[in-house]
Amino acid sequence: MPLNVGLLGGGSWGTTVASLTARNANTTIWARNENTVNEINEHRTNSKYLPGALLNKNLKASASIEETVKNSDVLVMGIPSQNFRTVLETAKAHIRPWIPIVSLSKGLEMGTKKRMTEVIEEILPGHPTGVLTGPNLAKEIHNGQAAAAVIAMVDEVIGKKLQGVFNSGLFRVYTNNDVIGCELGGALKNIMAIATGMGDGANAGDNTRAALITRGLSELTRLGTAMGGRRRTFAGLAGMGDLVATCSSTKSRNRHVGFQLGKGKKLDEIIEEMSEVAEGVKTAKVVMELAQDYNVHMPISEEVYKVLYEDNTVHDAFRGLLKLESGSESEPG
Ligand SMILES: NC(=O)C1=CN([C@@H]2O[C@H](COP(=O)(O)OP(=O)(O)OC[C@H]3O[C@@H](n4cnc5c(N)ncnc54)[C@H](OP(=O)(O)O)[C@@H]3O)[C@@H](O)[C@H]2O)C=CC1
Ligand SMILES: O=C(CO)COP(=O)(O)O
Repeated sequence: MPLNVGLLGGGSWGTTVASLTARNANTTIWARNENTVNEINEHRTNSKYLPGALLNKNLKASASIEETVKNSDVLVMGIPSQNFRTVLETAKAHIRPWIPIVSLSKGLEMGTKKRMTEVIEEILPGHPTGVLTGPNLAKEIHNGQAAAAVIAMVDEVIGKKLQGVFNSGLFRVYTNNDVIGCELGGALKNIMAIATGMGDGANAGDNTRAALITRGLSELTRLGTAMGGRRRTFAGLAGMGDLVATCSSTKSRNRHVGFQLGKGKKLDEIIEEMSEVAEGVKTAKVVMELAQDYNVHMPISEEVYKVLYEDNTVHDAFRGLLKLESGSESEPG
């Protein structure tokens, strides 16, 4: 018997993942926008978020959270981090006991500083929680280009079962039991993508981008391991893999924010013109607090934060980084 998957969130990644799981499981996607629901059901498209993409014919959309969730054997959350809690609170009453809940989101909650699986555990204690993450730019997956991802669950038996739900043709899904590391890799790399975007926008060059990616990996590994993630995870798909994809792709929304900042645009203007989320903008605030809590040196994130929130220019940011003493690469982190 195929499983029933309920997916909340009709944006570019939620729709992409729903279209993938519809190959393996009965999948219903919920979107708050009725036009999106009707378009998916009637035309198999979601033109606002995935122009030109044709979705799997078995995918059903619903405008009712209750209908989407009440028979689900697996719940997948494709809602941006700052709205994740509200949507899950609304769904809570209809969720069956002990079903696994998987987050697709790559951000940290402002105010609580929590990862999304921590938010799930707070709202729905006792449910197995996990994350699907990795270098997965939605639009490439719709173009039929191969990609690899990670399903991270503490319970490896459930992780293996979910691997079969998400794994599909050119979308190759690996397992990992380091939920903390996988989740932090996805959230922290977005800030590095803003940094490389800033460099590219300001014509800093390929060497600069490579230096930012490499030192960025070191920086996010430092915080990630201090918070309980495993060092090895940050060298894998959820860490280095996603970092490289996001920092170098013109399809990344976070890199786009950085690129426009590098061109001299103001943050408000950039966000105003975007119709999709760039999680790194808000996660940068949370990361500054976490760096203090865990006493971890995060120079690239700090410079990005100052450009986003303290009126520093991109040139100030690069000057700030260049002023730092270059230490030894062989030191831990
Ligand atoms: N796009 C990608 O390539 C990837 C994205 N991710 C992560 O997935 C998560 C979701 O991103 P993505 O789908 O790309 O985001 P988008 O910006 O494309 O879409 C966001 C979706 O969330 C919905 N939404 C936002 N707030 C609410 C709310 N309060 N109630 C109900 N629905 C809400 C929006 O609805 P509406 O249209 O009505 O505003 C929209 O459907 C993010 O954390 C992102 O980092 C991870 C891997 C790849
Ligand atoms: O996480 C992503 C790719 O893995 C998507 O990155 P952006 O949110 O920057 O587009």
